[in-house]
Amino acid sequence: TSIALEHGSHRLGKRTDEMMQTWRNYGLGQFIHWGLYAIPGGHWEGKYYGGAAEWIRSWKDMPNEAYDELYKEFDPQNFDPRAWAKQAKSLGAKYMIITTKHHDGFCLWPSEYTDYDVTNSPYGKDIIGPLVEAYDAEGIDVYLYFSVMDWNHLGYRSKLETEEDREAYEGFKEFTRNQLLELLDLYPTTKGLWFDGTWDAAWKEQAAFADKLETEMREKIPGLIIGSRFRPDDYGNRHFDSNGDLMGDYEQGWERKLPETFEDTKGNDWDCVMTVPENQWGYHSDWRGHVKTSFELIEMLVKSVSLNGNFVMNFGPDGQGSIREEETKLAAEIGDWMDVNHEAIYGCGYLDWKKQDWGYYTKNRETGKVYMVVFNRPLNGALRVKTPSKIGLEKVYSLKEPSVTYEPEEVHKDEYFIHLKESKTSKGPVVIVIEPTKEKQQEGT
Ligand SMILES: C[C@@H]1N[C@@H](c2cn(-c3ccccc3)nn2)[C@H](O)[C@@H]1O
Repeated sequence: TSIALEHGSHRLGKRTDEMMQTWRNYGLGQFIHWGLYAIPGGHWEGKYYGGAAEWIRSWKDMPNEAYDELYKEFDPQNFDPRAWAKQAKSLGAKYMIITTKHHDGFCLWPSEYTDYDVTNSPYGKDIIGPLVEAYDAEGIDVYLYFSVMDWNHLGYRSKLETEEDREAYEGFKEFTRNQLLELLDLYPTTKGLWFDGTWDAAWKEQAAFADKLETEMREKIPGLIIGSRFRPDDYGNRHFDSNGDLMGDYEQGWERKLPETFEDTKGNDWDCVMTVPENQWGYHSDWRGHVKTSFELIEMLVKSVSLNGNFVMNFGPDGQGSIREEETKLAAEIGDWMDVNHEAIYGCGYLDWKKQDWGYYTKNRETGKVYMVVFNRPLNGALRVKTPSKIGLEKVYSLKEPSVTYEPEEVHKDEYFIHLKESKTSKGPVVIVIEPTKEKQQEGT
């Protein structure tokens, strides 16, 4: 029996409209975390901050007042939105998510509702507008990241304990609604909102308010895409309501982690947002610990697509508005691989053939073509493929050299070996294409 909810999930199953289909077919996105935190870049008064750079305000060694003054230094003379968009194009990103306001409350757009925004910095101009324009011009859809949690706003509360808290929070809720409707008015080509900072107890009491606001936003831009991280249900549950049904249009639970199996995804749409270092979203000038290679990031991308998800790789531009060289190098390496193999990513998703050790299957939703993305080449080069019965492997070739065809060797019923011919030196994974044919149903079999 299900629990009666007024503000739970409002839709069972996936959205099937055009805008959601477009979202579902992106495969690869670019996250951009940019703001005042890029100025200190993980250091303060010569001390190294070991946390996430965009959280430096919460560091005991950095006084809040000192952080809150940083807007007086924001003057990114190297900011070149067209260069960022061009780089994203060569990376092969189909959408981009930009931080309009992170937890610190500093707004990268000229907001009517606060003075804590770019217009009051030395830079003095809108950042979001030129980015939207530049990315739209490259044919890359723009989504707006918005943190509900706002350390700068006097009405913000993480929990509501006193009558004063509740009064102050009402003002904060109105401010939040005003800013969101303002963003949709200023940037009407945005395709969706990526919410963050919604885990506070105070926010989890706002089921009715959030539900009404989400409806208002969807009315303002029909088809707007909003994930599971925005609103709480009647009992404060997020991502999945008290009946276990998905809130919003896709699951936003995969932050710096990936599902392992299709069951982990519960059959929903989802995205994975991923940092290049272990845990830095905003610019940190001294990356420590493991920094992912393009090979690892491509594997995460392919794994995401193979499980019906989108993979969103994070970039953290520095305080002057430059993309750092490590990210530029990764964008080029991943872009080179995507130039050859994007057919296995764009418009592709889960294929229910039995997962094998050599890598991942993706299937093109339109053509039905099957892609074997090979990360672990068997020492004997023999890739095992188990197909459902009655599927023939007539046409098999590699995306890198389509003219080189493969003759699958049937070793058991519906089980084949495909003997790799690819040179061992290929930098990224090899992609083998199977154009499966439905064998004629033999009578009586
Ligand atoms: C998308 C990412 N979400 C923000 C975040 C993550 N977290 C967090 C806080 C406690 C536990 C786990 C995650 N807090 N803020 C990061 O700052 C970045 O914006």
